[in-house]
Amino acid sequence: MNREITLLKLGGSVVTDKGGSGAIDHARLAEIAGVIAQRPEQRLIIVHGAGSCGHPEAKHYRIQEGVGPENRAGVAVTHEAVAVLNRAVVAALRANGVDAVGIHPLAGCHADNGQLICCECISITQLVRLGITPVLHGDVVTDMSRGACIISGDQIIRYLAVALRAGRVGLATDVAGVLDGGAVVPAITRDTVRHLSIGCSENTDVTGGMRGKINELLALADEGIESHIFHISRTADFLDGKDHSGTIVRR
Ligand SMILES: Nc1ncnc2c1ncn2[C@@H]1O[C@H](COP(=O)(O)OP(=O)(O)OP(=O)(O)O)[C@@H](O)[C@H]1O
Ligand SMILES: C=C(C)CCOP(=O)(O)O
Repeated sequence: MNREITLLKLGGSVVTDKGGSGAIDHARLAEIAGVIAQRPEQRLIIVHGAGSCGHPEAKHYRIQEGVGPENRAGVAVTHEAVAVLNRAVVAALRANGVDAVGIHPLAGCHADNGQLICCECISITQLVRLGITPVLHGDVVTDMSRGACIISGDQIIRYLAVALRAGRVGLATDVAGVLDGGAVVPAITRDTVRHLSIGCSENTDVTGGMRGKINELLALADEGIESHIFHISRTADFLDGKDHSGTIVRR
């Protein structure tokens, strides 16, 4: 049996209506939870994005420009928006029989100039050993130079993948992979990415959309860990180690 840790990011674009405001897609969550519940042998850590539960709040309070007395109210508002989504993700998993528990990065992670520099991992590893699925998320965290900042779920994925030497890293989103002229690019490296046009998200996104994701995953590839981007409907294929028709980011 493969006992390596698998990291799965559920994009905010698939667990919320990213164009809406705070709209959680409960039907989609139930579907994903069903797929995960059918694979109890996996040692899984889930990280989800914020979608419309956090990005609009972070933008409204200008969290990425730094936090001081004038906008500090945005820390609680933004965190609560994404914490509500986290509770919905955990509830969907638990309703399907997955022993999932929510973990808020605000409590155990710290950044400097927008970059995640430390994250409490001992408890996460121990939960996985117990057969429990930790569910983290992009969040507002304290920042040494900015007071506080937003770190994406993609940054957390990168950090955990390196810290825990994850065996497999997958990011499920609302597109089939990284697209070039409408077609999926099967593999990306630092060399080939220069020829591609990769943008942000069409919706409110303070963490850089697909461009931000690729930057994190290329940094992960530099550490020798490859990652997979695929459409949410191919999550079962990724978890089973089958072809997901998406993009592999590698060194
Ligand atoms: N070359 C590209 N290939 C694929 N998607 C792209 C490209 N350029 C820009 N995008 C946009 O990136 C979006 C996916 O990134 P996004 O950050 O929204 O994903 P997510 O991880 O699901 O969401 P979140 O960041 O809220 O967790 C796509 O919906 C698309 O609009
Ligand atoms: C906006 C917040 C709170 C987190 C952003 O995480 P992401 O959706 O993974 O980019």
